[in-house]
Amino acid sequence: MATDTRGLTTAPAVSVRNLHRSFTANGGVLNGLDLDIGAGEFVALIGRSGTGKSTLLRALAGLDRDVAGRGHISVPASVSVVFQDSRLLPWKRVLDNVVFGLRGSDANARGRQALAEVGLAGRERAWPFELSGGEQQRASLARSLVREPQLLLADEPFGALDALTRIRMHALLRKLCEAHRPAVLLVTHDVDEAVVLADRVIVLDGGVVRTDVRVEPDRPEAELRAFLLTELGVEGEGR
Ligand SMILES: Nc1ncnc2c1ncn2[C@@H]1O[C@H](COP(=O)(O)OP(=O)(O)OP(=O)(O)O)[C@@H](O)[C@H]1O
Repeated sequence: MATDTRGLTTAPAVSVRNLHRSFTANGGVLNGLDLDIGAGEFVALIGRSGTGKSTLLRALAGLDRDVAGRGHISVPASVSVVFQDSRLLPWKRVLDNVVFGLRGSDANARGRQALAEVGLAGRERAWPFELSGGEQQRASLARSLVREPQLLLADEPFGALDALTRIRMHALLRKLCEAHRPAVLLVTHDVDEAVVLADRVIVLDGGVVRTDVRVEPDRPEAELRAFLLTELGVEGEGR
């Protein structure tokens, strides 16, 4: 159970129990995974390539129909997903992408507001191809947040961006999450990204949570980073 700012116990936004998923008869990708994410909590998920991070995220996003009955998953009613590529519809202008499927007479106003929040005011009528990669990811974040999700799932959202743009996007994502307070599950290969952004970092290994560590403000970042690299089995690298 998570605690809110007043120290009261709140129900988790995400609850996963004994989740199993396999794609072949030879072995499982997820092998009885348990995970809770508190309301408004930012969790980063790291792990070696092929350990099932995207498989877990797809299951939480409801994108994996075959996962039904292989464990228990509880997620909030409103879930948004961002991927490494922005998945903007190329034939729609930026604002139309952001408000696509949104109901209500104030949809366009909300879309404009969301675009302003991500730093894209004035680009409402641009086509996606006219935006840089970083700007496309900003638009993708606006499209997610305009729906005020209780859970934001992000699968390597900054993986294709250059280092400087990534740093800018980290600051933006933190600001947006502080303003909107969704629970977040961020899949990343980047230990630094995990440590900078998250309240908690989880290492997936063997289809279960191997490590679950809170990012304490008074713990030196370098020490936590070194610990996580050890947990990932890349001991000695990058120190
Ligand atoms: N739809 C699918 N059909 C068959 N195998 C799959 C499918 N989806 C995932 N897998 C397999 O499941 C394993 C875990 O994949 P997944 O994409 O979840 O890993 P990951 O931890 O996200 O990896 P990466 O860090 O490289 O993105 C891999 O061996 C992958 O080939």
